[in-house]
Amino acid sequence: MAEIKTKRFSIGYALLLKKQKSFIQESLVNLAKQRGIDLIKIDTDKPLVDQGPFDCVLHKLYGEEWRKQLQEYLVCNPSAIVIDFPDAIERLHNRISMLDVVSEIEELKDDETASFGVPKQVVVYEPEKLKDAKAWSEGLKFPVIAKPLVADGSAKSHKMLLIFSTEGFDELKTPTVLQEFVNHGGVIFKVYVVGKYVKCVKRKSLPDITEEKLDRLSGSLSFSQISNLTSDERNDDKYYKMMDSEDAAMPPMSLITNIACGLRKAMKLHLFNFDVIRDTKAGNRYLVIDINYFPGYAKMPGYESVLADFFWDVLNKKEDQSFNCEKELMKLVGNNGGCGEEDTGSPNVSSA
Ligand SMILES: Nc1ncnc2c1ncn2[C@@H]1O[C@H](COP(=O)(O)OP(=O)(O)OP(=O)(O)O)[C@@H](O)[C@H]1O
Ligand SMILES: O=P(O)(O)O[C@H]1[C@H](OP(=O)(O)O)[C@@H](OP(=O)(O)O)[C@@H](O)[C@@H](O)[C@@H]1OP(=O)(O)O
Ligand SMILES: [Mg+2]
Ligand SMILES: [Mg+2]
Repeated sequence: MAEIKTKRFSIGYALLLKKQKSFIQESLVNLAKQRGIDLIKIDTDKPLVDQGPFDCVLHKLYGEEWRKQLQEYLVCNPSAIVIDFPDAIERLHNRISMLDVVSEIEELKDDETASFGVPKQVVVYEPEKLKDAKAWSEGLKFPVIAKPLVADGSAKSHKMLLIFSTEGFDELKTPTVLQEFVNHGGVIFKVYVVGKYVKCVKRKSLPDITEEKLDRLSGSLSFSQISNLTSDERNDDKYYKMMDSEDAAMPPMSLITNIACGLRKAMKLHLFNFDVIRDTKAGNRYLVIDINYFPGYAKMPGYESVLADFFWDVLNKKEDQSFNCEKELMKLVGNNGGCGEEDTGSPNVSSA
């Protein structure tokens, strides 16, 4: 009997060691393999064009050098797919452009049961401006959270200051984003997006700060990656009190799916998560406070099958085709990239 050969696909991944450890688990590798997909580590010490060929490149690396390597790779491998395009990821490296995209999907706001937006925020570039409260404080009330403008994945970019009074600005470094702290019942919702798949989970967050508490507080308090800490670590924190968040109601799934879908299309990204809080004062108002590229999916229940399904859809062209538009762009930009061969003109390259 003739053997039926099914096509195998390969995905090259370029991830920092920390990400490789959390994401590339044996369970994911095996499940992908069963679906005919081999996950292969890219050696970042060697040129990307000399490796593969891969049907798809999955990555969370930044910088001009890496962008060039991806461009060159696409020039040499026109049918390859890159998840995701560096220019699209780039807007998430700045906490202003990151949240600007939420206003770009405003037309989705008309959910009858709930509304969404972002907290009030300003960006301050000059340290002198911090002394002059008027220069930035328009419309902002204490407490505020100071977040580094740059969100590039470095430990520094996760260092936040909760500021209760003007003295709190003394230790602050610019450029910084000052964002109004919104009481939200100590619960944050993390929404993981993998292509068209959306999963919302609950995490513990900073506790509410009542007016009375604020009267007794001054200066600032620093913290980092609160929603990523283990409960033991949180118990040790002198500020953080354990609260029972088990009972907190989930946001309406229709709203969450709407935002996720809107963001995915507006940002042209397929792998990201966003943090949402529910404004305690408004009840049915939800605020997006953070968007992260290629987050910690391994923390998502059943992440292996979600990711394996996504890879299969991408490789079998079942996912939306915006990758391809981006590829056209990259090819046009990178046409002079050169891969040691004469460009014979791929049928996929747009002549426009
Ligand atoms: N405007 C806000 N009001 C109330 N709490 C907030 C606000 N912004 C941030 N927080 C709290 O601070 C935490 C860290 O903020 P944010 O998510 O912006 O930082 P991050 O370092 O980018 O986080 P991540 O680890 O998810 O990338 C949030 O998880 C939430 O608990
Ligand atoms: O550390 P984890 O794998 O859990 O993932 C975290 C991820 O770290 P990594 O990409 O360096 O691994 C962070 O990315 P950078 O901003 O630092 O680039 C950010 O996306 C967090 O939000 C993720 O946690 P989650 O939001 O999913 O809880
Ligand atoms: Mg966050
Ligand atoms: Mg973040």
